[in-house]
Amino acid sequence: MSDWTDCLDFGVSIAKQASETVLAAFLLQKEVQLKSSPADLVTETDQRVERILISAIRARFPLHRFIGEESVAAGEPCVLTDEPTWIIDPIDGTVNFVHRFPFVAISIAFTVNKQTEFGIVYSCVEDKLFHAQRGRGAFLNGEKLQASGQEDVSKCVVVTEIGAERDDLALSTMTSNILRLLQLPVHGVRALGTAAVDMCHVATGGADAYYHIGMHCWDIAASAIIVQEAGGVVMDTDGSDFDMMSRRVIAASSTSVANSIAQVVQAFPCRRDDEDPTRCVCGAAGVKGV
Ligand SMILES: O=P(O)(O)OC(CO)CO
Ligand SMILES: [Mg+2]
Ligand SMILES: [Mg+2]
Repeated sequence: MSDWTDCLDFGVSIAKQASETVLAAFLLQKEVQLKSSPADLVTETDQRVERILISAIRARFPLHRFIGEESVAAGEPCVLTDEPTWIIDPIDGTVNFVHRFPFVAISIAFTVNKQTEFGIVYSCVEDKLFHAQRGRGAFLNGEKLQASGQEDVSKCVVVTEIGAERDDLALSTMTSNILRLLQLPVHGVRALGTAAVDMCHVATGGADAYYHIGMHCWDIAASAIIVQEAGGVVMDTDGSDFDMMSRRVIAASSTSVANSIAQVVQAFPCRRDDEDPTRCVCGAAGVKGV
């Protein structure tokens, strides 16, 4: 039975190749289009990088499936099946990319039977390649990673993102969550503008936890296995098992820190990534405290 190492190696090589397209455009003026909100941006480079990645993978593995951020934005389904599936964020940190804030990543996860086999996060400007393969550890530029192991939330650096949602309920919930974390207290709250790289910092031990509500599966699928393989834990913000389609995640150095964060953060309604887009967002299941 395949251990999918050939796919991992191929994913790493095409991520590095595609990063040349990102870097070539990084300092240039970009044409920006809006998606779901005034802060949900897309550029021609996002779309081009996704096309480069998918066409290269399809040529090598013609039976594999894809969930790509910009393909889904263009109307492709976002459904995870048992088939080998590549989950792609061509530029995680598009707002950073547009503003030349130097944290942008290509994120690629690979699932089989709905289980993640490997994840790749390439922070292009930093030239940092994070990867993890199930059962084989997590690495940064070939060096093994280990989460901090911190168990006391009051001694944690917590990373999060404000995200693209700009409706009143989302904004008030996100900002009050940051207030609640600071009141625990934690040592600090940080945000780099890329969920994938944020979460990889939990894998390095440089941060102790990450939480986010409202991101999508392509933002965090790769970094979730990188955190787990570095000895960290990943769960839903309501304390249940991690579900990459739920749009809620806590990644942490320990179960105790993850549970402490789950106890204070509140969610706001987000339609699941795999939910029928014709259904109403309001009254989504699993929303607590709002
Ligand atoms: O830049 P993207 O891919 O839209 O992702 C954002 C999600 O808020 C940063 O992780
Ligand atoms: Mg993203
Ligand atoms: Mg993106």
